[in-house]
Amino acid sequence: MSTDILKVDQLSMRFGGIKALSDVSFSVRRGSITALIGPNGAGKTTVFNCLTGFYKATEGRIVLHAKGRETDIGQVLGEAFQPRDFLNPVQFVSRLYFKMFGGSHQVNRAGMARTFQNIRLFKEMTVLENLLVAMHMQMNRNMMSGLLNTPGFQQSETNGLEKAWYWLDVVNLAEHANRLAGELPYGQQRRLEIARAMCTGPDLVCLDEPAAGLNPNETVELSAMIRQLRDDFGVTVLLIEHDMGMVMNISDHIVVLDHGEVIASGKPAAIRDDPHVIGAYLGTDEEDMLEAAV
Ligand SMILES: Nc1ncnc2c1ncn2[C@@H]1O[C@H](COP(=O)(O)OP(=O)(O)OP(=O)(O)O)[C@@H](O)[C@H]1O
Repeated sequence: MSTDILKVDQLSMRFGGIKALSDVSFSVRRGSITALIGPNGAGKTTVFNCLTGFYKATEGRIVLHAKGRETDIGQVLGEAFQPRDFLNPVQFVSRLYFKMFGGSHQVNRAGMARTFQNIRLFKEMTVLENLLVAMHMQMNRNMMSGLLNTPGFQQSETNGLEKAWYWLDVVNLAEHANRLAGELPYGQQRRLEIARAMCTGPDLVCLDEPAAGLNPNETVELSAMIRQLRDDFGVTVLLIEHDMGMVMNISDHIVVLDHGEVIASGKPAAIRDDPHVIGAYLGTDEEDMLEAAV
């Protein structure tokens, strides 16, 4: 298996006349915490949306090496037929399958999960139910098994519940299991989103601004939790974050975007002193944050 869990090659994304991403290339090393940073509007969330299948990239290739196999993200989202497919039946059937059944759920099955900048929990469901929904695809969904309540069906439910309680313990939310998700304070909702992503069993988890809206103590706790994902659970973390102190503190590697292009990538110490990065942040409110992290 490749040492890189994710390879992004010359990714471009256009929205009508706006080119949000231009030839973005970077890799994420397996077992690392990698941060994607940049000023507002640099294209970070667009990269996440392309990686996780919420957008189909206009150009470029994204390859995930997870769950012991290589997945071409563009392919599992359903690509247009090519003339050569009609000469290659296997390729034709594969293309047809992903045209019919492809989508972001296939990216999740391939081993990548995400959280959102604006928290997207099922607010009218309990904390525990939010996690059970995330595991729906892994559980026994056979209608007859459900009607007859077979031992296999019961075992599947037990496994799902055990996994949900396990992750609630990890993110320190077990005592809130039966509360409605929408009633939780903001910091706990962020942790619940991470637990929900982890319940799908990803090798790579993409966290979109996990520290947004958290107080300094909660940010410290969150940093410890992200390190725990890497160190204790062997999960690779890719995160977008504006809190430069946190980014410099926990990242093994940083990729910097500006105006939809990668302007730097490297270790935190090198990024902090990079004149292109300092230039990109000049004139933005985040310049102060970058200075604070020095
Ligand atoms: N669905 C969309 N339709 C049109 N333009 C979009 C869409 N999504 C993003 N953009 C544009 O793409 C550019 C990059 O936006 P994006 O949200 O990826 O930046 P960002 O780096 O995540 O910003 P922030 O740090 O503020 O969240 C912006 O100009 C934005 O307006």
